[in-house]
Amino acid sequence: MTELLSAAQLEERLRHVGETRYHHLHPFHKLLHGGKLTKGQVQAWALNRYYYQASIPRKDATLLARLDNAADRRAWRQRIIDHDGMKEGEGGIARWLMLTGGLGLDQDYVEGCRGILPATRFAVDAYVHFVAERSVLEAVASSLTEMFSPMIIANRVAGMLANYDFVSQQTLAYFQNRLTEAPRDADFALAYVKHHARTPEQQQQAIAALTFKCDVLWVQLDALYHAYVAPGHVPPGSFVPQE
Ligand SMILES: O=C(O)c1cc(C(=O)O)c2c(n1)C(=O)C(=O)c1cc(C(=O)O)[nH]c1-2
Repeated sequence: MTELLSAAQLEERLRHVGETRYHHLHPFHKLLHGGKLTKGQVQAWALNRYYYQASIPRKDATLLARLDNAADRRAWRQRIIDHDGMKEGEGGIARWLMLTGGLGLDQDYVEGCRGILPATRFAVDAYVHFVAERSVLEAVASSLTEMFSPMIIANRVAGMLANYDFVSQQTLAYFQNRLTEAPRDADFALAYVKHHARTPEQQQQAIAALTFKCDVLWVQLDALYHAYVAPGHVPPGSFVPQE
């Protein structure tokens, strides 16, 4: 039988999942941040990642609808505002489009999501479905990858600015906001999970939800690597870099 963990032990287990399975360890990120990719490969990454960005507020809206008190909903709804903005041209999705535009991708093509890899669609959709279908505790726990995102984002921005002449501080503006939004979101989600995971079974579910989410992120990079690095099999209909 699994034992009941203290809140501190649970946090330690969750952090261990991140240390061993988060996508900062993925070879594709090492290439991206180390300046080893061509512009076409960076375009493929940004194009695919747009689907993740555009889906995040949809998954947060389903989660919001399932939170049963006003304080939790107030906290969670800020995530939707952060991504969608309060009006046209604001928010994380708009800032991601500044990145794809800065990389020379056509906005209609990006927003249409026609060129993304099948694996990107399957993985991101699996995340949205997971959050809609599993317990609220598991749904919240699956967002905890954000505990680990500030370190990779800081690394990415520094690495990309140093290594690529086709990105700028302005086209990478998306990440600047995430450096404050992600810790705020992660603090809330971690406190929620520590408070609501009260049985050994719930604690294991929370750890498994975070593991699942690490897999969602990892498999997207596996697919990018397979299609655009090696062996270079681009699936039929997916984006083909021109440069
Ligand atoms: O750049 C990254 O590596 C990274 C990772 C993650 C993450 O760990 O899930 C998110 C983001 N960025 C991000 O920008 C973002 O808005 C976001 C929302 C969520 C979530 O699960 O609700 N994760 C992430």
